[in-house]
Amino acid sequence: MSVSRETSSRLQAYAELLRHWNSRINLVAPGSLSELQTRHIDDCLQVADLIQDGTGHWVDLGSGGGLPGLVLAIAKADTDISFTLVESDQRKAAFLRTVVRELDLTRVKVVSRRVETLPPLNAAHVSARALAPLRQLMAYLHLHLAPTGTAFLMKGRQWQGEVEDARTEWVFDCVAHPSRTQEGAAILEVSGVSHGAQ
Ligand SMILES: C[S@@+](CC[C@H](N)C(=O)[O-])C[C@H]1O[C@@H](n2cnc3c(N)ncnc32)[C@H](O)[C@@H]1O
Repeated sequence: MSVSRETSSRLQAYAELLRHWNSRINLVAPGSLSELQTRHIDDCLQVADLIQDGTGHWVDLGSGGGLPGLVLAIAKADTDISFTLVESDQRKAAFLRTVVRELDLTRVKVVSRRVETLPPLNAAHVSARALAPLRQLMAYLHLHLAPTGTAFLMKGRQWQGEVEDARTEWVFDCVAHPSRTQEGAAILEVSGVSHGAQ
């Protein structure tokens, strides 16, 4: 994704904060810090490329160090999308709030609660990366994604097996976008989630 100068400088500021905090909190695996741009930020920018509309409420589940939630909020700062980042770990939530404040991301809210304890968020869009197996994520989508909403779930090489497993319990539409940053990985665009017949 080609980004504006303003987005690029905000992403750089975010990367600096993440590097700084990562010495105290494990926001990303320390061994992957040298590839922060390619392995983490560019990976998440792929989701920004898939966003069609510039409005609505976007919920990122299990944001951790802000991947992809903060990257999307930065890349889409010039739109009307409002973001909620859900992260149960208080220290990680403190990091997310620091980035939101320092980068003046006015449309971003951080909620430090467990996904399953929140009242339904009725989100137009939901994202998640490295949070849970797809079958478990479906329960989260069933709870928080609006009936007409779309989710973007970043999955590794095992995504096909996860889709098969999730289909034993859930009915959903799924379009797999091959990852440009990790061979065999995919971004699953999921909609129409309902319980399957038991
Ligand atoms: C493996 S990390 C991935 C973080 C980030 N999405 C990424 O790709 O780097 C999973 C994150 O989800 C958070 N988490 C796990 N279960 C959660 C839950 N039920 N509700 C909210 N956050 C949760 C953890 O604290 C952790 O920060």
